[in-house]
Amino acid sequence: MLNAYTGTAVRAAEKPLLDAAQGEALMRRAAWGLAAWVVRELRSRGPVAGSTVVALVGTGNNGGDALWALAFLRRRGVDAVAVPTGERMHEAGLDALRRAGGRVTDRIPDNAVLLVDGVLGTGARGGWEPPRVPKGVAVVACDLPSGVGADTGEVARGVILADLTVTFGALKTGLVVGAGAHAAGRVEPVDIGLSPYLGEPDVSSLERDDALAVFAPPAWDDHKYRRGVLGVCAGSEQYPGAAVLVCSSALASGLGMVQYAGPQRTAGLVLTAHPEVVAGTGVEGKAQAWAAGPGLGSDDEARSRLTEVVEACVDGGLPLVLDASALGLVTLDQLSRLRGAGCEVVLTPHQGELVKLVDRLVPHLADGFADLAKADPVAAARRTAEVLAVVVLLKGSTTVCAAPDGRTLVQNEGGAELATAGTGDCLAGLVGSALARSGPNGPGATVEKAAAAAWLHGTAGTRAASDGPFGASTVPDAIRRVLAGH
Ligand SMILES: NC(=O)C1=CN([C@@H]2O[C@H](COP(=O)(O)OP(=O)(O)OC[C@H]3O[C@@H](n4cnc5c(N)ncnc54)[C@H](O)[C@@H]3O)[C@@H](O)[C@H]2O)[C@@H](O)CC1
Ligand SMILES: Nc1ncnc2c1ncn2[C@@H]1O[C@H](COP(=O)(O)OP(=O)(O)O)[C@@H](O)[C@H]1O
Repeated sequence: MLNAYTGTAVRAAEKPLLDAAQGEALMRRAAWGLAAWVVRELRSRGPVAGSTVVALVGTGNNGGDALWALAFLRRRGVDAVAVPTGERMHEAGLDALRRAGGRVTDRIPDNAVLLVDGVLGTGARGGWEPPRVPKGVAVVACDLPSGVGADTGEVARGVILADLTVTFGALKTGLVVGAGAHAAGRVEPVDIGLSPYLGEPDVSSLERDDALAVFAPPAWDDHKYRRGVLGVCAGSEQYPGAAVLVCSSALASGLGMVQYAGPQRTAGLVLTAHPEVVAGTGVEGKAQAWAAGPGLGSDDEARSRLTEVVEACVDGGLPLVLDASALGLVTLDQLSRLRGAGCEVVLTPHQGELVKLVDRLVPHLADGFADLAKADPVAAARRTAEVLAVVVLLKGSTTVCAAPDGRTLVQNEGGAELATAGTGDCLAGLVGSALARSGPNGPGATVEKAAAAAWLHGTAGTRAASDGPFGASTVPDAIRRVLAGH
């Protein structure tokens, strides 16, 4: 599990050390770590000694880190060049650079091979005007790319995309969410001794082993009903394929059984693809969790199919994931009855669906919510999870999984190749599978099961993309390959 903290929390953790006059020691530790990573980057591209490294240096402590790092690099024989972006530079850092034999110029030298972005860190307010960065120059961001909001991942004007971000004290939320995560490139944390002062993380991310624990292979004595039975209520005359995608993904994740409830033609398609699915028109059967919504449509039939599933879940206290069409159909009363029955409930909207859901079900949050969802997806998912008292999995380049108590997991596996029709249906099948496999009393919080599904889905997306462009029907096979360790 990786933990990330807001910039505000990291600054608060620094406070006792700064009060104890440890500021310069912290900065030197941070800069030493940054310099070490720069050396590694240089080595992977050519010689270290003699190469020109330029740092864009802002007026605050972020610039101070960059100056100290240049001073350390100068001692390794690097031609270390500072380019100030403001009226002043961190005094001690500048002294250190001068003493080490580094230089200050007003433009990026043509022979620079690597650029350190040390303009703005956690103290940034808004954007800035970056100089033109010559092509082919590696970019290493100091703490975070200048202009990335450390608390939200919102990106202001002027951000230079980094190949690597070396971040100090702890991962910042802004480096693992949305545009900030994209701008940061690879992220390497450097320990500067803040751990004892950091409280609870703002957000966390599941790693491979955490996610695979949810999708673990069966125990030697498992039988099909112990491995999980997922009920699927998806697909319609208009969107029959959704039913197949949900079932295929669920089966690929290794369940005891998939039960399908839907119209005959759609059931026929599902059975042609997967004869092992148990299909019927109603919800009767042995489902231990339900996935409802993909391709259901919005007519009366869709509404009554969803109602039937909700009632089955309320009756049996069963977990339920609601996706796509179901997000436009479910009522506040149904959600409250599901909660009352102790059901685990996960809603899986993308940004547009979340805004509509809030408009319809939580009108008092609707004002400005669309802007919030864009700028701060973590806050948007959290607020919705809290008021509806369910887990919200918000889809996008970052998948945000928020629990009603505020616990939030963010997953960045998978790239834009997943932005293709039907992949959301596959994800719904995986969330359903995670819920069915463990049951309401099984190990792991609901929000972790949702995040594990997002991890598997994203990782399968990356796996599928490595073989070229793909459509959603390729995802289930990639899921199997990820689980098989290929
Ligand atoms: N405080 C500490 O003990 C440590 C801080 N560290 C570094 O310090 C950074 C935070 O330092 P600061 O609090 O000085 O803040 P920053 O260096 O992030 O930025 C603040 C400076 O930039 C100016 N500024 C803010 N927004 C601007 C904009 N849009 N355009 C132009 N100028 C702008 C401010 O007026 C101020 O001078 C961290 O990100 C990290 O790099 C590290 O040295 C580790 C230890
Ligand atoms: N730019 C992106 N980078 C990574 N993943 C993405 C990106 N865009 C979309 N995705 C993922 O693709 C899936 C799309 O789901 P959804 O929007 O429901 O599509 P559909 O309804 O067509 O199935 C989600 O899991 C989402 O997180």
